[in-house]
Amino acid sequence: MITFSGRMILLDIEGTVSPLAFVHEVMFPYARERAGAYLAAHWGAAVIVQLAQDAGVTAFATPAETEAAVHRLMDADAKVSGLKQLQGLIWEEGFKNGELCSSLFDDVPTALLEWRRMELGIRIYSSGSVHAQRLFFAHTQSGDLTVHLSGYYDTTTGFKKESTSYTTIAADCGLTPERILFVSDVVEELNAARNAGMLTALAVRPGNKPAPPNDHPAITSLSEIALA
Ligand SMILES: CSCCC(=O)C(=O)COP(=O)(O)O
Ligand SMILES: [Mg+2]
Repeated sequence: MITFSGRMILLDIEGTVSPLAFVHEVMFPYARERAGAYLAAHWGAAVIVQLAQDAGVTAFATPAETEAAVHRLMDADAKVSGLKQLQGLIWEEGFKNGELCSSLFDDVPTALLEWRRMELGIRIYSSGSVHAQRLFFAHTQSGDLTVHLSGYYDTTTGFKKESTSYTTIAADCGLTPERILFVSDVVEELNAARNAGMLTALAVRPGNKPAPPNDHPAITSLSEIALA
């Protein structure tokens, strides 16, 4: 159990509120299988310019070449903005037609409800695009949870392993970093947040990779965050 007396909780998605397996075995394959068709149907869209930047090339000549680059970026689990934008655009269709429904750990909906009742701010910081994050929380097994959330950040704010990203987020929240608790399953992200002055908690969830040695307080459920 950890005690928090600040004003804002900043949550990671994969490995913190949602099982790693859901993101890697359902969401990522869904986008991968449909990337080729999406690129062919939206050839010339702005996201293709961003994908070229992610892949380190000036431009792509064909949808097939772009698809191959997308698959390479996905194989590397690259947390880059163009790929994340593309995935969000493809997931949009799946969430809207009911093929995708977000899987959350059981404690998450209750914690969001309770924290909002206590007038605590709740924001998300994930590598998934803000568009994807909104869709993700609007289509969960517990219904639309976006009502609980007051902000979303993705890699366009900065990379999650860089402390300047957390400084920027705190400024955007209008809070000093010490009043924000960041919860994530990735120790490098927690280190970066703490270097920026935020409080931290390590999410230890079924299916997560074992964390390297660290001194972040560990929780196995969001219910272990006690509000002072
Ligand atoms: C909107 S859910 C998809 C999350 C995602 O694309 C991803 O890469 C997971 O990264 P996170 O920062 O949430 O661990
Ligand atoms: Mg994570």
